Amino acid sequence: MPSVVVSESQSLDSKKKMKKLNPETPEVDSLEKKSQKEKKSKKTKLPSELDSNIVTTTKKDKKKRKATEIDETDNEEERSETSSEMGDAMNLNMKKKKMKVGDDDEKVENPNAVSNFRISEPLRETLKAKGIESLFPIQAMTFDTILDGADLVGRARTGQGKTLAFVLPILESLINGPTVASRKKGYGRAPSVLVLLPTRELATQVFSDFEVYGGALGLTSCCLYGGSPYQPQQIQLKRGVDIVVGTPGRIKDHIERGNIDFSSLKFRVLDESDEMLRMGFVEDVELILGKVEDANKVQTLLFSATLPDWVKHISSKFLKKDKKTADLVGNEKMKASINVRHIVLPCSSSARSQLIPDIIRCYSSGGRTIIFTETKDSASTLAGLLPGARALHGDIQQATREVTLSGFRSGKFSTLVATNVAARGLDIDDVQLIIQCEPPRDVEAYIHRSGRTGRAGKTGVAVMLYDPRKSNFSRIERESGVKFEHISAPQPADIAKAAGAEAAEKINEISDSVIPVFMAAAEELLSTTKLAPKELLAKALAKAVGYTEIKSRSFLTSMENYVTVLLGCERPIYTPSFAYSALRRFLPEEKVESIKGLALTADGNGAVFDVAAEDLDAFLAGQENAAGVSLEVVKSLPPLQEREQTRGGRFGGGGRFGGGGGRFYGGRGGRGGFADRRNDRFSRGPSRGRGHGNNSNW
Ligand SMILES: Nc1ncnc2c1ncn2[C@@H]1O[C@H](COP(=O)(O)OP(=O)(O)OP(=O)(O)O)[C@@H](O)[C@H]1O
Repeated sequence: MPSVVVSESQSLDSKKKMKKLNPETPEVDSLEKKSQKEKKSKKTKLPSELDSNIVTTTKKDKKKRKATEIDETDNEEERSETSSEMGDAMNLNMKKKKMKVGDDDEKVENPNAVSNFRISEPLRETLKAKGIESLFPIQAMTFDTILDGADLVGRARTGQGKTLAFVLPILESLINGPTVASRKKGYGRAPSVLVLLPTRELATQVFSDFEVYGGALGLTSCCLYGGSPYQPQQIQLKRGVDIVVGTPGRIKDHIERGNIDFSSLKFRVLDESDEMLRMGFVEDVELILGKVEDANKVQTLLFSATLPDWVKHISSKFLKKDKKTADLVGNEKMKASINVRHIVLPCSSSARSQLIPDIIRCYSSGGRTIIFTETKDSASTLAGLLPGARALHGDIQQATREVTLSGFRSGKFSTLVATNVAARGLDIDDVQLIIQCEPPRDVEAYIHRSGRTGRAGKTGVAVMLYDPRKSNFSRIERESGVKFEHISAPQPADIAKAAGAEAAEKINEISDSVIPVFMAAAEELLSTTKLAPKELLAKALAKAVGYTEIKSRSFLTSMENYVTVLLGCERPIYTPSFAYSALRRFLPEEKVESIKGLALTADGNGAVFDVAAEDLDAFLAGQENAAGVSLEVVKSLPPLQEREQTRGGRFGGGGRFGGGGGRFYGGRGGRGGFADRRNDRFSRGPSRGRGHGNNSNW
């Protein structure tokens, strides 16, 4: 449930000040009580709905809202005082802004309009220039809380504007708010704000927001991250800056070199906090945060789209006891972006490079695509196989990483193949499609990767490839709350048909002046062919859109020139080994060995597998020699049994399958080592070791 959680110990005064909170999200509670009690669920409005200048509410809506407030307070006595007070403040606020326009509908001025917040003119103007006239829910919910001095844990789904949620109130506080008097000014000043982020790319992005909005108020910022020279950073720090944005490793290095003084900090922000702690930056973060002279005089803010329980626990180390929580996701089932179409598609690793261009053709709507791989090697390999794609990962030099990212942002190329280094926070315009080459190990990765599209109220598509024999995405589905749409690979014939139709339409746009030039060749063709003119024209269209033959693509592994076949027996098929023995009854061993991706059907009565198109006749003919066994080419993929979560389960002990998919994929040795270790580390919470280096696969 979306919630604003206000600590019990919050003073009445500051509660009163929180009058501009979004009325859609009025729940109030203490962090501690929140963990003790389960709350009822309530729908969050899309930012796009709240972003309009005028929100239309019906009387019914109003009653419902009031009822929800009462419901919540009834359920949680201990927060009734704060809740009703905030409810009253909000009702008052709303009443002032209502204008009657009809019997049933009332138009209400958008309570989240920028003008309703204590945002000064230069900042307002800069927001306007960026097309921002009203605050998104997470920004509206937290603005006053931050400006009035509270520590805060903020959570909202990806792409909902968490960056400005801290940038705006911090800047206002420094210029017009509580910290204006005590913050350092003048040449050589020590920074007032520190923002820590897990990756260099993200640091650069957040820095540019501070530059734009802080710059409008005369505040200076600098960005400190590894892989770039120390000296310019040192010079900036020496001259004095107001805001420092960076990654923990480089900031720690500057502290150790005596370049930076955090003793007079007013704000500390941990953005993508769970990732930073997960990456093993805990010790660095603690060391950096520990450089503040008086922790009571500094405000600490922690933001992310995902806040696993262990992060909430750790936040008690960094944040004050009376911290507030603004949680727009809360107990809601759906944790991933609701603006994204979440799709799964079966595909073997060897078919990826053939399939991905077709997925892009079908789902990218002509926009940008980010493809996520699990390892740096596979990112580089795949980028090499896809025309016009570039790779981004931790082994690529910083300068090249920057060029790649800015080329992608500016549209020089439209397909980026990346590791998790691009999963978090990156806000790139017009990313329409995310492809994940296999299910990630943890649900947070899925949420953040798929959240690179569908941002700021726009829509997008996230396609996750999986190997039905090997991958299990049920945990991701369960924990993210996503109900995946299952599709099969787009068939080359369908794609070619669509491309041909497009080309046919465009033929009329071609100038008649080309006809005389090509006439002789056309006449020659017509006089020498046995084909009808329209057949010839069809061939010409195929050539025009780049097809010389149309291959089929299997439904199971998405491999070209493979066909998916369903095996049925008189008896239920409980194990892959049983299916293999059934095939051996009527097929020679080398044919049985040649099949790909055998998987059991969900009804327990069959198994599907892929056969090379050229072998299909041999398979179909062979079944006549085996009583009680049937083979049939499928027209769509039937529901399949979930692969068991634990390794060495059904497949692991099954003789032929003992290699853990070895036959299918040539073994999993290359990937297993790191992934398993990482999983193990994750399950115990944040690691103790030093950060980025540990993520050797990024
Ligand atoms: N009030 C607003 N009105 C319109 N656009 C906004 C507003 N606030 C932020 N945006 C835009 O929304 C986009 C997403 O914002 P941001 O990157 O802060 O999201 P986020 O919640 O931090 O996402 P993630 O969890 O993926 O990091 C940005 O392009 C930003 O400029």
